[in-house]
Amino acid sequence: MTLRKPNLVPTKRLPDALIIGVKKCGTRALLEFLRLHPDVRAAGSEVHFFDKFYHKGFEWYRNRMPPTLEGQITMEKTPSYWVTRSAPKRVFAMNPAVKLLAVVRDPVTRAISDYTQSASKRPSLPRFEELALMDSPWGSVVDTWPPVRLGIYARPLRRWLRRFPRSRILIISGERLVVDPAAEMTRVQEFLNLKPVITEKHFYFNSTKGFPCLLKSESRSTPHCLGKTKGRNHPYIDPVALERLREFYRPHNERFYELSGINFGWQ
Ligand SMILES: Nc1ncnc2c1ncn2[C@@H]1O[C@H](COP(=O)(O)OS(=O)(=O)O)[C@@H](OP(=O)(O)O)[C@H]1O
Repeated sequence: MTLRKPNLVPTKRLPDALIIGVKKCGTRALLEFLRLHPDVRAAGSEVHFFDKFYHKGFEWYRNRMPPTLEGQITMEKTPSYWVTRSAPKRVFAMNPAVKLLAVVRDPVTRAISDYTQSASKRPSLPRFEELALMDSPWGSVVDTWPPVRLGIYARPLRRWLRRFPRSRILIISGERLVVDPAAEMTRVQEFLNLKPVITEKHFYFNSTKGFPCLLKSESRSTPHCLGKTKGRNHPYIDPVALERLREFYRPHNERFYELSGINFGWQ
């Protein structure tokens, strides 16, 4: 009888789990939190394989991954996979048993976050209200404007559910990831069949940043917050415009709650 030796040489492997979206909902925070786990190894930057670089092939993709030991999970996050029409089919072709994680957030706040990011690169950008709504006094919502369109979560979820069972997709609340990161990470670790290593001991609320930050080292004495591009100050938005957007999203949110089986309670 020959005993199979455990593989002790770190090897690059295709991902076992993917954070597929949604842009500006907390995907970086989720990945950084997961990286605290000794059994998780993740590509540092977004790989964009299933949207931009699919033609390069799976070997190229595998080479972008960090080396792992047997038993460790390989991951990456690219939020644009969520809305890439061909991504579900391509991800399924890589591994039909892959686990998928999606972070969602109130689509109104998400749209403002998306806009704030663009405005930080282009200070001459018109006001949010002018881009999100038809002529004043704030008429109908411009649902073709990407920051608005991306908040219609039901459509992409339906596409992913055509390829993957609901049980293979974990939908995480971006709001809860801020308010109670440890509780949300318990769900994530369960979903990934990981030992519950990440706990409330790893987090502290940094009141200057206004977000939870990490205590990383063994002694947990080294605090670490996400960079300046995460947790930007949002501009003031006219309350009438906000209400228009809320009305617009209401039926879309209802469809998303039905499809996901979770009521996120966005107003
Ligand atoms: N712990 C912690 N620290 C900082 N920021 C946090 C955290 N948890 C969630 N968030 C929220 O993450 C938002 C950015 O989302 P993403 O990382 O998905 O953005 S991106 O799509 O990768 O650009 C970012 O959006 P903005 O607040 O608009 O900057 C944050 O609200």
